[in-house]
Formats: sequence, structure tokens, C-alpha cells
Amino acid sequence: MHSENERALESGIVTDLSGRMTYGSYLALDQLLTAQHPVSEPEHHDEMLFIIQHQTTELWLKQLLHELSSARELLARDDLREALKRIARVKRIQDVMTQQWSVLATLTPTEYAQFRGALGNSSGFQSVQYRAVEFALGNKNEKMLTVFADHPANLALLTAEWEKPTLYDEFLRFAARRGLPVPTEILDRDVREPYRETPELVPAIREIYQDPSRYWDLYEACEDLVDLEDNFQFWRFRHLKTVARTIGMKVGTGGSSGVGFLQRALDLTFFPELYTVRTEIGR
Ligand code: HEM
Ligand SMILES: N[C@@H](CC(=O)c1ccccc1NC=O)C(=O)O
Repeated sequence: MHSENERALESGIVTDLSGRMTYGSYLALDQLLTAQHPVSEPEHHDEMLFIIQHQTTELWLKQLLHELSSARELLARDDLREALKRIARVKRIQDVMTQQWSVLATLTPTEYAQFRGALGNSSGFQSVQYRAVEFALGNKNEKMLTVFADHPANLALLTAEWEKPTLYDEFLRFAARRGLPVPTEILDRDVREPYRETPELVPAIREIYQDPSRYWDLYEACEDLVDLEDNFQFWRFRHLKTVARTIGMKVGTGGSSGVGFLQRALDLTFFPELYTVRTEIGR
């Protein structure tokens, strides 16, 4: 059929692109594709993968922040349906981020050890976008700001996030406007503090779970938030497991104990009452 095994270009295809917007110019590919700078000498083959894995994750983190900020604003404007649309996308992005660990898992401890020394004290712990996502979801920690003291733009980004209500704060304010008994101590809380479990909130959540058809959109929203937290924990878990298989129990380049430090993040929760209510359902 196609004996030459070559596709003819159609006459309408634009090939003279001078002075026009192009794929590369629109996407700033000259910058994006020249931003990989291996530091190992001689250059280690696997360092490129290490860089690309982090850079792609940072791009997705940027998109997560974009969606989470928008979800929060939509909730503040009482537009729960649109906010849930944003969260649906967040969940899909988290799936990709978690799946992506399997690529880095092809990096053996032997290979990584050959360029780890070149990384100095750099560490994912210093990811400002990761920290901003954690803040947006309620895991606020003022001490984390000190890590960015050397970088005014990052410090400004994270400080702004630290001062904003979390996604859960906005959801609970919305629920209160819908007439649910959200305690005022939550509505008036200092949003720069980590979100802490408030037992007095559980009855409001229980009301939603006991009568789904009455509160269908809120019910759906609660389950979406639980999905989001689950997904976040899956990402943390895959990170932990990748770290364990790559550096074992070595201390981290960022100065932490390594696996033990990452393990303790798995005990954190963004939406505690959404889990507590599960113990009470059907009682
Ligand atoms: C072989 C690959 C990796 C190893 C061995 C590793 C190791 C570690 C270690 C030991 C820590 C604790 C902080 C420290 O003392 O350095 C850490 C934190 C962190 N890493 Fe990685 N990591 C790897 C890949 C990645 C990738 C691909 C990302 C994606 C951006 C990432 C993001 C993070 C983040 C966000 C933290 C802070 C976690 C928290 O505060 O709970 N890491 N990593
Ligand atoms: N903390 C890692 C180093 C590391 O993974 C890393 C180094 C530079 C930039 C990002 C990194 N990723 C996650 O921590 C280690 O201790 O080997």
C-alpha cells in the first residue's frame, strides 16, 4: 500500500514560520529544554533522569497550586460545583505524579551513589511548590519559611500561602453558610496554624453522612477531599519506598534522618474529621 513508507506532507501545512507563533516559542521550549544541567563530573548517564523526574514533578506541582487556589476561590464564591471540577483534575494529576515514581525506581542504589555526592545539601525538602501545596491543604508549619530565607521570591510565595485559608477552611466556611453547625473556633481560627482536629466539628460532618440525599453536593465534596488526601499519602508512600530502595537508612542530603523523617509525614492528616466520622457512621 505505502511502498515508500513515508507520509506526504499536505500542501496546506505551514512550513514558513518566520514571524509567526510556533510550537516552540509558545511553549518557551528554548528555555525549558536547556534547563537540565547535570553537575556530576564526568557526567553520569542517570543524572538526566534524576533531573527530569524532579522537573516534571515541579511542573505538575505548579498545576496543582493553580487548581487548588482556584478551587478555594470558587468555594469562597459559593460555587461548589466548579470547585469540585478543579478537585477532580487535582486527583488525576496526583495519579500521574504517583505513577511517575516507577520511572525513578529504575535508578539503582549503585547508580545513584555515583552522583549523589555532587548534589551537596540540595534536597526535595527545599521544594517551595511542594511546601505551598502542603500549606494549601492544611499542613502549615511556620518553621518551613526559614528554609527560603535566601530566596526572596520563594519566601514571598510561601509566606502568602501560609497566610491564606486552606482548602478545608474554605470548605468548612462554605458548609457553615449552608447552615451546618461548624464551630466558630474553626471559622475564626488563625489560618497560619496547622489545622488541628476539632471534635466539635464531627456532628456537622456526621449530619452530611447520615443524610446524603439532603446534602448531596457536600457529601460528594467530603469524599473528594478524602480521595485527595488518600492520593497525597500514596505519593508520600511511593517517595518513601523509592528513597528506601535507593539510599536505605542513610541520612538525607537535606540533613534529616532520611526514611524515618519521611515516615513521620505519613502520620499527618489534612482533614481529620472526615476520617473520624467514619468510626461513628451506622452507630
Ligand atoms: C532517588 C531519589 C530520591 C531520594 C533518595 C530522596 C530522598 C529524600 C530524603 C532523604 C528526604 C528527606 C530530607 C533530606 O534530609 O534530604 C527527601 C525529602 C523530600 N523529597 Fe526526596 N528523594 C528522592 C526523589 C525525590 C523526587 C523525585 C522528588 C520530587 C520532587 C522529591 C521530593 C521531595 C520532597 C518534596 C521532600 C520533602 C518531604 C517532606 O517534607 O515530607 N524527592 N527526599
Ligand atoms: N535528599 C536526597 C537527594 C535528593 O533526592 C534530591 C537532591 C536534589 C534535588 C532534589 C532531590 N530530591 C528529593 O529529595 C538524598 O538524600 O539522597
